[in-house]
Amino acid sequence: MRIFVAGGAGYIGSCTTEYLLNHGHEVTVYDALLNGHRTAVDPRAHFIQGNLADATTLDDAIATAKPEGIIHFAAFIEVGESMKLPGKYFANNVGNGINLAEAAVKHGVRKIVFSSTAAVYGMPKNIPITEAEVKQPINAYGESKLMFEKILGWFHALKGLQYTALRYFNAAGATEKYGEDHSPETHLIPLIMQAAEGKREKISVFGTDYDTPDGTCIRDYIHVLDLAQAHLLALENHDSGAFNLGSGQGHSVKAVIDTVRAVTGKDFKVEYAERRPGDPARLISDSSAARATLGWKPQFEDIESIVASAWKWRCAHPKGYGDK
Ligand SMILES: NC(=O)c1ccc[n+]([C@@H]2O[C@H](COP(=O)([O-])OP(=O)(O)OC[C@H]3O[C@@H](n4cnc5c(N)ncnc54)[C@H](O)[C@@H]3O)[C@@H](O)[C@H]2O)c1
Ligand SMILES: O=c1ccn([C@@H]2O[C@H](COP(=O)(O)OP(=O)(O)O[C@H]3O[C@H](CO)[C@H](O)[C@H](O)[C@H]3O)[C@@H](O)[C@H]2O)c(=O)[nH]1
Repeated sequence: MRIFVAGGAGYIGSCTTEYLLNHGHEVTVYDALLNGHRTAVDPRAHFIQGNLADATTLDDAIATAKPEGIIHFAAFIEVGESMKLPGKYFANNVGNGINLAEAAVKHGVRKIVFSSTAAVYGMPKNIPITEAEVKQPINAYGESKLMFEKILGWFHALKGLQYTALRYFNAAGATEKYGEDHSPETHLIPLIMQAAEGKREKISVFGTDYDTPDGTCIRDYIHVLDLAQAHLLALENHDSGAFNLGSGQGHSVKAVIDTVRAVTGKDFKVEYAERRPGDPARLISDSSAARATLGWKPQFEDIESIVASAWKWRCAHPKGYGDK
């Protein structure tokens, strides 16, 4: 397939691009490098530096690439920032995404696969979470993703554009070549690793009084290569709809810290801090629909191997991509 990857210079996009190329597909990456890294783009891919906001450049890029499928990773991703700058999130994650859907329709692209998030569920009542759970985001980031899912539903109904929204839980891990290098970093596993590397004085645990066995929040960490696999399966599938993607295992913040200690063999300071506003106590995925319908088979079953892959990448890339 010829595949157009918007946001392919970012963390999940770079790993997915490599995965698609390894499976014999032709990839064009379109990224404005607002947050990603040029050197995170596999040299076998064709790279176009462009912003989704620039509808003309985007239109030209899709006309030239003639993709059969589009994967749409390009978005702003920080929950905290979305509560301070909601307009920035709705403009990019919703408004600019519409340019991509319009271009897809104009150029006869069959399908778009969209990066959605567990944040569409807000504070879910039922754990594990199925796709039928009530969707009531509690932050502007999650709302922007839910809005774009709905917009894709309308493009499907009115223009015949097929779509799959993939609601990732917590993406983690790395491939040999590509990994997570966000600036600023807000995600738990890379932050703990910074503490293990001595690049940060300590790791703060946000809240120890949640209704969970050890009082800290529980999340479902899913390896980035397992996410990559799901994107290809979704492109090959001709139906439209949304799927959760998670391992189905919950790990508390304390348990993740212990895992990083065990994997790295390093000790570091841990501080018990206040809750971070807007954090649900527990997010665990029921991903049986993706397994049954897409034939998705995650390969990384335990948190140790996910953390180990991230640590291996960091040891090989001590400065990350080194450009920011
Ligand atoms: N990381 C997670 O745990 C997680 C969880 C759920 C969903 N997601 C979603 O997955 C996607 C990828 O996440 P990530 O962690 O790789 O993020 P990332 O920030 O590393 O990558 C996003 C990429 O999109 C690019 N981009 C953003 N806006 C753009 C625009 N208007 N035009 C062109 N390029 C633009 C950025 O430059 C960056 O390279 C995002 O849509 C995110 O919301 C991520
Ligand atoms: O320094 C830190 C950072 C995080 N945490 C805790 O670790 C857990 C995981 O936090 P992350 O920030 O790594 O991830 P989130 O679960 O908040 O959010 C992630 O997953 C969501 C979906 O579940 C969204 O998609 C979002 O984009 C993505 O960042 C949370 O309980 C958080 O409070 C800490 O204790 N200390």
